Amino acid sequence: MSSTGFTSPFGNANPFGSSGRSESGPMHRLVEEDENDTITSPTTPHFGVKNNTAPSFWNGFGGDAPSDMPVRRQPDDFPAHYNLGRRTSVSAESLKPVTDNSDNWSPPVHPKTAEQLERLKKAISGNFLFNHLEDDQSAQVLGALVEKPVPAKGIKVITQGDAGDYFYVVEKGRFEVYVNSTGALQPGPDGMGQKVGEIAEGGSFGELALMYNAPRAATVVSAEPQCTLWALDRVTFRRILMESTFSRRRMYESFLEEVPILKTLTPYERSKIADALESQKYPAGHEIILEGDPGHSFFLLEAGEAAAFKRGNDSPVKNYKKGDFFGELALLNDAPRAASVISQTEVKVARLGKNAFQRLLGPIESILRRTRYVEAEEVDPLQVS
Ligand SMILES: Nc1ncnc2c1ncn2[C@@H]1O[C@@H]2COP(=O)(O)O[C@H]2[C@H]1O
Repeated sequence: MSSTGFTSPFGNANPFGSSGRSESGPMHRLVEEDENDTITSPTTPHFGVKNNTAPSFWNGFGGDAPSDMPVRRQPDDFPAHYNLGRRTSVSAESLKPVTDNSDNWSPPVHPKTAEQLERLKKAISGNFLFNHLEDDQSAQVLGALVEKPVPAKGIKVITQGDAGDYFYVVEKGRFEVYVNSTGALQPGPDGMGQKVGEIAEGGSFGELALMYNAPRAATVVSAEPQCTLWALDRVTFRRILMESTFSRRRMYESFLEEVPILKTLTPYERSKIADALESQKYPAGHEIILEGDPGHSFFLLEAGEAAAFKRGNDSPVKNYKKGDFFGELALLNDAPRAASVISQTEVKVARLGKNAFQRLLGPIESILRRTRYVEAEEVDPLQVS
């Protein structure tokens, strides 16, 4: 029990760490296997699988390093026993697809009340990482998630440099993300480093260390007094959620890097956009956006050509090629669609819903607003870009 009065309802299985270790805790369900997916830092622009010749990656980091890694002392500025005694060494789990049941793995089942289940379903409903699950996978994940109340502001749920143990979904409250350029939390008042982002209700964090077997890339701290998280253990995350998250991020990674409007975002911010995108193909002549309609989506053109038209004018007011965007005005201004956008060839578009647009493209709102649009009557067909 904590000397601060905060008692983990989950005993030693508390994913924020505890002073003891239980053999029955979820961490001990890990399958011991060879580490064969050494990685680069997940927050560098070209993260991905590398050969096993980069020992410097582990230097100065905690995380899933070989077992001789140092265990960092906890700083004094958070409730006692939070994050203490974290697992500091694990081997990689199997990356076999979930459908392969030959190793008899089954996810942990944490019983829930009807009220908890309802809150949990609502919390994950807006999270894109859960959108692509089959029904049985969804049921397994719902069973494996554990409720974690975070009773105070300023609690470090994740410490940069630590080993990754849980993935978190935010049901209630807000969390701040800090990165120290040394790669790990440092002592002292500025030890968390620079604030790089916030995670709101419905958002999630803690996937990077689990996906890449890397140390925690950031420190994540509660920003409000009464927050609620749902935690998913590492193995269930890797077995059920990781494959689709990986493949979506990979699929969009190089495309998003080449989209001019997204150039100022960090690789991590682009990966969150990748999680939220839905691709769609249309034949030539398809009305992707209809002038006057309410706006629900923002679009990036992945392939082909499209053009914008104003009613009563046969010439386009704007032409689009690969990497261009459209559909931002109605969302930025809460106004009806200002023009129709029609595919000129077969196209592939990546669609971002309104909520994701507001949440993920907030940092570049001023850049999005810079686009100049001509009115139909000013259009010189030879000048339209
Ligand atoms: N800019 C960022 N850089 C790194 N991690 C971030 C950033 N913003 C949010 N995060 C989250 O913070 C988490 C810290 O733990 P992980 O490295 O497992 O996963 C990280 C991400 O989920």
